Amino acid sequence: MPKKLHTTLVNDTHHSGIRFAKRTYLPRIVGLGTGSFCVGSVMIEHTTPVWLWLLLFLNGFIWPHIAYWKAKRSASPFNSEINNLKADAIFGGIWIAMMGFNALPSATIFAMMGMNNISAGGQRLFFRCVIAQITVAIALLLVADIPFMPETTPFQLYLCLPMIMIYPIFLGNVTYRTSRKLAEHKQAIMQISVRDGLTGLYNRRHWESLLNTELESFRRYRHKTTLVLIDIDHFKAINDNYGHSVGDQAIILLAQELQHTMRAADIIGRFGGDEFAAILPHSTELQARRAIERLQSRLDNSLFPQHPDLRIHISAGIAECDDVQETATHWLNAADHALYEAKKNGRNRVETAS
Ligand SMILES: Nc1nc2c(ncn2[C@@H]2O[C@H](COP(=O)(O)OP(=O)(O)OP(=O)(O)O)[C@@H](O)[C@H]2O)c(=O)[nH]1
Repeated sequence: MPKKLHTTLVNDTHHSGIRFAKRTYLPRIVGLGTGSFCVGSVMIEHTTPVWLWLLLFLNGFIWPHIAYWKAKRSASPFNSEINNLKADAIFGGIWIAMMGFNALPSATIFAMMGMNNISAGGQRLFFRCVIAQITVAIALLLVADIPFMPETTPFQLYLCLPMIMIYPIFLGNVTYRTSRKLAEHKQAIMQISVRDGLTGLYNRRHWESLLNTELESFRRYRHKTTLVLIDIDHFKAINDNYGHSVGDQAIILLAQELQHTMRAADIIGRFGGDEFAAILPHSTELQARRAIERLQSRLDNSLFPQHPDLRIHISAGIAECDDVQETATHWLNAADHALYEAKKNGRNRVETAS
């Protein structure tokens, strides 16, 4: 793999790992903060050493910041964040044991962490964390000889309510925002894959797929459909005499004028370089010729502010669809041949496929 591409991919992975840690940061603050009240509601009703209160405070209110800081500084933020989620599960197991498996707070912590893990890492992470949590809880219950106390008092129930009520709404909101962003990215990728970057018209690959669709539609409904190929005359000279950026401006201008001239139903694409193509459904070759003539006169009246002497001239080849064209390639070749004739016959003109 080329070194530059490898560096780019590594950077992308690093950034997406940091974004993952960022997404988990706020839910962890809210989840562990409200979770501390669940655990505290049980601890307060029993004699609890100061160090355990301190541990609860550290886990509930300090650990989320350490976890985020650790992931951000890690060489592999994604793996670091996955380890943080596993650490959350282990802490959860510790608190479930310390509460003697008190039913409501334990179930609340188990369910909220499970929801978080499944949304962050799918079933795999969920099951790994569940196993870690249950193992730690049972081991601690046995080793530390903690009594089994599943009954929940009304006071403990009330202190579990903040976590039960706030955390799912919060996590739901984070998940919604993430899926919105994914949908936006998908939309952007779709645009990039079908559009030409300079003009915003369809790119060649997508345009050709639409050409196939139009050919099929012609065969089924027999409505007149005409294909036009357009090429700027002496474009190389524009680049050479005025510079590449003026060349680009000329391409953009032609794209804009094409959009103004053609109908909304016409399918316009940039073939690459200074070549454009348009499919005109429900149009005869005569109507296509009139459209190109309108385009030529618009271009004659288009000025480049910094180069008032510069005008763009185009040549075009037209091919109306008929039964001779067996495939889209045949149809395209017919228009290409007509364009070649237009160039050969002196440029700045339109020729029709015979
Ligand atoms: N500015 C600019 N130039 C491009 C772009 N893509 C291709 N070109 C240039 O466009 C020129 C294409 O020229 P041709 O179509 O081969 O020839 P021409 O000068 O237009 O001559 P005729 O088509 O025979 O009239 C080449 O010099 C390419 O380098 C682009 O995106 N921007």
